[in-house]
Amino acid sequence: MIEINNIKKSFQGKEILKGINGTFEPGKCNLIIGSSGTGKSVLLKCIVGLFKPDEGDVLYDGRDFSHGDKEAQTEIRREIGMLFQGSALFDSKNVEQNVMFPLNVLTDMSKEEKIERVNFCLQRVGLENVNKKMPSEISGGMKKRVGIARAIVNKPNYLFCDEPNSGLDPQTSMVIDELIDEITQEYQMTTTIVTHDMNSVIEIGQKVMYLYKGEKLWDGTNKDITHSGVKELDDFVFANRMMKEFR
Ligand SMILES: Nc1ncnc2c1ncn2[C@@H]1O[C@H](COP(=O)(O)OP(=O)(O)OP(=O)(O)O)[C@@H](O)[C@H]1O
Repeated sequence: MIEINNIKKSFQGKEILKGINGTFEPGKCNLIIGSSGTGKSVLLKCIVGLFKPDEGDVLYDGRDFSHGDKEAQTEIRREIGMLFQGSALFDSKNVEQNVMFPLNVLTDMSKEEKIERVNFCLQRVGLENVNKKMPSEISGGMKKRVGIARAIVNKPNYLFCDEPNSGLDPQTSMVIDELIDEITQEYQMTTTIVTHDMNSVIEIGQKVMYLYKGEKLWDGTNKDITHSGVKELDDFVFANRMMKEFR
C-alpha cells in the first residue's frame, strides 16, 4: 500500500497541491481523476519522487520515501514501474531494446535471461513477433502495450500510469484498461493511474480519488461515484452526454 499524508506543492508561490491525504491499495487500480490543471500529474510526480513535495510524506508499505536515506529511496525506486503519457518509447531503439532498457540499467541479468524476460512480458501484453520493429512501425495501441511491457519488465510492486488512454480510440482504450487491470490483479501490484477518462473510472475505478483545484474533494469506488453528493464531482462525472443519460 502507498500512503500519502498532507502533500503540498507550490510553484513560483502558487499553491498547486494543498495538503493531499490518501491511500493506494495493492491488487487494485487506484485512479486519480479531475479536470485539467487541477494537479493530478504534479501529485503523481510527487509520489514517484520526480518532484519533491514542499510538505508531507509518501510511504511505500510503511517505508518513508520522502525523507528516507538515499539507499532506501533507491531501493523503492527499483520497485516502481512507469507507463508515461504518450508511451515515451525511445524512437531509435526497437521494441525489444525498449522493453529491455530497465533490465540493462537496474539488473545484472545475463543477455539470455534478459531476452527471456522481455519475451515473457511482450507475450503477456499480447505482442509477439514484433521484437525487431521500430516504434514508428507500430500503432498507438501497440506502443502502449510496449510501454506496459517495459513498465512491468523488472517485476515492480508499484505501477504508475499517466493518462494511459491518451491518443487512443475508445475501444483500444478499453482493451488497454483491461490489460492494466488484469496484470495489476495477477501480480498484486499497487497501480496508480492518472486519468480524466470516465470510461476508465466506470471500468476499472476500484478506488478513485477526485482532485479539484489542488484539493482532494472525494474518494471512493466507481460504484459510489454517481451519488457522491459533491457538486464539483457531479459536474465532472456528468459532463458528457452518455453519463447524463446514465444519471
Ligand atoms: N514544473 C512546473 N513548474 C511550474 N508549474 C507547474 C509545473 N508543473 C505543473 N505546473 C502547474 O501545476 C498545475 C497543475 O498541473 P498538472 O499537470 O498537475 O495538471 P493535471 O491535473 O495533470 O492536468 P491535465 O489533466 O491537463 O494533465 C498547472 O497550473 C501547471 O501549470
